[in-house]
Amino acid sequence: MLQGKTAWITGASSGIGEATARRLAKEGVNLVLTARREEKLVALAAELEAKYGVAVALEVADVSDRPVMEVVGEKIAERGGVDILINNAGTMPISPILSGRVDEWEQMIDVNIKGVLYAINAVYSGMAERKSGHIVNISSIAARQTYQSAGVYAGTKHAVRAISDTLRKEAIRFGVRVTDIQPGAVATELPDSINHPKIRDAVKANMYAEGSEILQPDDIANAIYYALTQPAYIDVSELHIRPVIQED
Ligand SMILES: NC(=O)C1=CN([C@@H]2O[C@H](COP(=O)(O)OP(=O)(O)OC[C@H]3O[C@@H](n4cnc5c(N)ncnc54)[C@H](OP(=O)(O)O)[C@@H]3O)[C@@H](O)[C@H]2O)C=CC1
Ligand SMILES: N[C@@H](C=O)C(=O)O
Repeated sequence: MLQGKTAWITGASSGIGEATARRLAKEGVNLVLTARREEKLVALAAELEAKYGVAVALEVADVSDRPVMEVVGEKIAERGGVDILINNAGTMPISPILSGRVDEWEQMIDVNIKGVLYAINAVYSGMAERKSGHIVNISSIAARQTYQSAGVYAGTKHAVRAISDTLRKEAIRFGVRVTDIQPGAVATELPDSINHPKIRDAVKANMYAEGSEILQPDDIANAIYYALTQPAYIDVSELHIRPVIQED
């Protein structure tokens, strides 16, 4: 069903993005992979090309860099565009608002909101012209609720959910589908982006508490695959997936 299509995955150097790259390559999807850690992308591309015979292009980029993302968009358009965007790159340096880590607030807004918008902007007009495409934005359980220290992070994810639903409505007439994926706790490098030591330790202790079973990146890759492979008349608008043990 997806064989021969092309997907652009941002944040493909680890976690959910990397797992999704593997999942889609296994289905014969050609890939464009983006992240800042070039060496990780190079290794992943070599592995997927050898294992599955798909074509993998690399666009090493900081998604919050607007001029760079515009150039990536132009390069993608020159190659004929992509069928799928997995808008996944994100960061989570959370802290109490009183700690006033303004640089980190700006980083989350720049990466998690502006980066998502820049990637949409890079591919949406091409999809609209071709009257076909699927944009999958990775927001979070934090798009629906919040918790202490997560004010700005949850704000960015609420924004992604709002952008996704608006885009879905606007894109109907262009035959472009939009899905917002809202994971709960997934075992990835994301907590390493927390610079506040006490908060980082508390988040990790909570995620990896003895006996608790949280989600794996493959679980989210499978959810993305499900959304992408529904019949053309179905839009999986939102998928909210949490580990059984996660109350909120
Ligand atoms: N793990 C979880 O519990 C949950 C995660 N999510 C969301 O899932 C998404 C993926 O995160 P996850 O896989 O967990 O975490 P990871 O930290 O493993 O992956 C984050 C990815 O984003 C990339 N990235 C970060 N900043 C930038 C940037 N400025 N420019 C380009 N790429 C960037 C990283 O690559 P590099 O550093 O090489 O640039 C990496 O590939 C995020 O949007 C996150 O908010 C949502 C809910 C729960
Ligand atoms: N793990 C976090 C990601 O967004 C969360 O559960 O809020």
